[in-house]
Amino acid sequence: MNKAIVIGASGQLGQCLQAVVKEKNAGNFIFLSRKEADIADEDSLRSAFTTHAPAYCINCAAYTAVDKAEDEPEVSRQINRDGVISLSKLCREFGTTLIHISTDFVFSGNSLHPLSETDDTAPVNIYGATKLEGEQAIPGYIPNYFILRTSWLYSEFGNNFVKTMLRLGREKDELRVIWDQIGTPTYAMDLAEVIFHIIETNNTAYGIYHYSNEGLTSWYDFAKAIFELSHIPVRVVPVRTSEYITKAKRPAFSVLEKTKAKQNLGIKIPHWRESLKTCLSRM
Ligand SMILES: NC(=O)C1=CN([C@@H]2O[C@H](COP(=O)(O)OP(=O)(O)OC[C@H]3O[C@@H](n4cnc5c(N)ncnc54)[C@H](OP(=O)(O)O)[C@@H]3O)[C@@H](O)[C@H]2O)C=CC1
Ligand SMILES: Cc1cn([C@H]2C[C@H](O)[C@@H](COP(=O)(O)OP(=O)(O)O[C@H]3O[C@@H](C)C(=O)[C@@H](O)[C@H]3O)O2)c(=O)[nH]c1=O
Repeated sequence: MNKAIVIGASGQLGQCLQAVVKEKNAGNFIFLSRKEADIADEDSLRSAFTTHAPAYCINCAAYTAVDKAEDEPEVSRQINRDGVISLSKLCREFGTTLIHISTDFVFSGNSLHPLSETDDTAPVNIYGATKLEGEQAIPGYIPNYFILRTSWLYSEFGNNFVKTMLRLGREKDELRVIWDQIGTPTYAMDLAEVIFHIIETNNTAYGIYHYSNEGLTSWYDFAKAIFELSHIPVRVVPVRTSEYITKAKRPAFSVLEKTKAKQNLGIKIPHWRESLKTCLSRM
């Protein structure tokens, strides 16, 4: 397999990729944590590219604290936009293909239909805005990129909604969870498999792709499913967004349409309930 470096390797998706590569016993993946490759430091990135001369660079690094980003727009932008620009420049210099991960939060949430890659973007928070700025910069530097927009990532690794629910569900008698935000959860192991598949098959159908699990749900129904499958008897109260105050606004509807990914990448996508079962059984 062609050599790939992974930036942000100690995050949730980075750890999933490590698990997939280990399970497949595949060589040629170099996993770099922030200490080994700081996306906010061009010299540090250059040193990684010079050492490894990779065919692929997978960018799993990001500023993902959605509420905190509202108070730290500069830091968020430095990582989600400027860091991506630095990576794109190095990819151009080294002839490297960039696989970059983006988010459903580039959309406003006002759509009435599942969002396709060509639908208008209009982020409603700083995290989404800086992620969009990062994606938009890439084509200015290189033609050989995959931008994979995904949503509601969870897994046995890192911090995510499933792990938060399991913790709170065991600590509390009752939880209030938003029912009027609709989207699709994505098992980060499934996304890691897709990234691996793109490299393994030497796919050159570059561009933006949407990838989440199949189906759709609300955070409320997702929480209910987590508790039912885990046999946790906590009471879950559905609340409106207006009754659950958060610093950052979130899109009300961000279901991603995945026809392009299925056709061009040659993948089958599991339903979110199936993947949730798989994840919980591995925890
Ligand atoms: N989580 C989600 O629900 C969703 C995530 N995404 C996107 O998917 C991608 C992966 O997300 P996920 O794995 O969940 O996020 P995590 O927050 O788990 O991981 C992000 C990683 O980025 C690293 N990082 C932050 N700043 C730097 C830096 N300056 N240099 C190098 N590394 C840095 C962090 O390092 P450290 O551990 O040292 O802090 C962390 O390991 C991101 O692009 C995210 O925007 C898209 C949709 C949903
Ligand atoms: C903990 C909790 C959250 N919620 C709501 C708040 C929010 O609308 C939703 C999810 O909350 P979280 O803070 O876990 O997740 P959040 O940070 O909003 O998740 C987002 O992260 C970024 C990185 C993305 O790119 C998005 O796709 C999305 O996954 O659930 C409740 O209603 N009740 C609760 O007890």
